[in-house]
Amino acid sequence: MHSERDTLVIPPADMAAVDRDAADSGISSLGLMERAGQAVAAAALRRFPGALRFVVLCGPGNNGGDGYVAARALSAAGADVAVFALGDPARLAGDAAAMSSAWAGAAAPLQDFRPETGDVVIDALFGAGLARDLPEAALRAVEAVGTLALPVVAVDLPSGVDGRTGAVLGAAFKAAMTVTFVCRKPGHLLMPGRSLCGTVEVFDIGIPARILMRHSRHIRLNSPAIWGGALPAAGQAAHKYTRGHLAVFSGPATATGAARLSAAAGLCAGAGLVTLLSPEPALAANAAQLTAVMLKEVDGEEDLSRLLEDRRLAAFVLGPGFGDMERARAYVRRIAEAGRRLVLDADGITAFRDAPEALFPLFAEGAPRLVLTPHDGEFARLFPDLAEDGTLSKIDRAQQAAARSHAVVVLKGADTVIASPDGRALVNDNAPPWLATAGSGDVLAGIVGAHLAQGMPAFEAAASAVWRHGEAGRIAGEGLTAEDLPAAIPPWPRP
Ligand SMILES: NC(=O)C1=CN([C@@H]2O[C@H](COP(=O)(O)OP(=O)(O)OC[C@H]3O[C@@H](n4cnc5c(N)ncnc54)[C@H](O)[C@@H]3O)[C@@H](O)[C@H]2O)[C@H](O)CC1
Ligand SMILES: [K+]
Repeated sequence: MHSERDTLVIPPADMAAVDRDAADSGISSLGLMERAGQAVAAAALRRFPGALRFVVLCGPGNNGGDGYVAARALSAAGADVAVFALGDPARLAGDAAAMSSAWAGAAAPLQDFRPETGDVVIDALFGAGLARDLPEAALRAVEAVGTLALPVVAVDLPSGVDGRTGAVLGAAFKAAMTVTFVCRKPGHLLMPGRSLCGTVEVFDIGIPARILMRHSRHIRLNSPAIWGGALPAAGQAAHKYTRGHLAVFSGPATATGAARLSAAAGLCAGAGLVTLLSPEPALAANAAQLTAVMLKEVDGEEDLSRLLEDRRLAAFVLGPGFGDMERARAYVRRIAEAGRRLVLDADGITAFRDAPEALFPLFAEGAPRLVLTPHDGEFARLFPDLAEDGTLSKIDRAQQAAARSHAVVVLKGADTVIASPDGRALVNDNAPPWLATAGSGDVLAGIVGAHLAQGMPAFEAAASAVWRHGEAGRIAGEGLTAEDLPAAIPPWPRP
């Protein structure tokens, strides 16, 4: 399991502040660079012991400085090393200049680099400081290395990946492995950056935790280390009502499957009781396919109000296959007024596309009790300005949406981000690609609902649901369908 420090995610601008603080507290920046470059060399030798030649591509900043250290270390280990530099090494400054001088070998211009089969490329062109599209010579190197499919070890980040957003600036190396320092950066976790990093190794170069914590803005990798302290109580004394009662709204007779998936997932995720609330015309279809999940007719606001008198109904899932937009809005209002907790997904989100401002105040009081689970398209319906703003990272978008909506926002994708109105954000990384299948989102909504019903705080409920959903996908394996997922939901990772 990760320690809390392992979960830190710090954007490049804040990393620069970390570096400044470290220097101010007397830590040698040259020493940091030495350890960084040594770590890269060690990782490259370990991963590619059969390399015929290590080609170290060094850029004009400190990323290049790390590259010169790695070149020296690889050479000292007896490897064949060639260095190619972007820009004139004589114009390097500070630590990078010192490390370039300490490299005893030659440094040819990057333009002269001709990749050969058997090469392993150490990409030290750009890291945290990449500010715009890769320059021409770097683009050509990316293309040439890609043509021969040479293995790449990226220093800090694959050059071309924006460390803040994960976006590709012009083009980027596709690395087999990325050696980064201190902690992960958003670009290692957000797509498409994540898919270009290969395996990511985080190396501690000796910056103390107290300095890191000062600059870590509540962004973390989603992990049991984050929410393990908020798990529902376990034990034999647990009664089905103390394990929470979840209600899931069914769609019309022609669209009942999605809600049943949510309900089944809710039960498997630990809700003590799950009731499917069905309009009359869909009762028969639902009844024919339910066993442990209970069924109740709810045919309008009156029925729902009566139901809400039962205080044990703690949490609701509304949206999967729901269909009726007007009724969705009315139900959401009732649930909000009754002080209950709600997962709003799919059609439940779309129902507020023309009037998101009618949704957000409903849940503004007190601790968050609304969880929104949009994919990108649904997100754009509620937050069109945030969706269109190309300067924002996925983390920024989710954080701003959560603050605006007073909801925990689960912005789904291969790199799902979970954000809380208080500014905390988590990036998830355990979902296998085959989890993106029809009905997968319905299952996720049901797991979140089950966690809410069991009394977990909304942020922890949502984050742990995303994690268990990812694990379920891994356990069910490639070729899974959404029906396989509920039974594959793993038990809580209790220490
Ligand atoms: N604490 C740590 O994590 C440490 C990290 N180290 C390494 O330092 C780099 C960051 O170094 P920095 O000098 O800030 O940035 P870069 O080397 O990535 O490059 C910046 C350099 O390049 C110029 N520039 C930016 N974009 C472009 C472009 N598209 N075309 C041309 N030139 C560009 C920019 O103006 C700068 O001059 C980090 O990634 C680690 O690898 C330290 O070694 C140890 C401490
Ligand atoms: K790099």
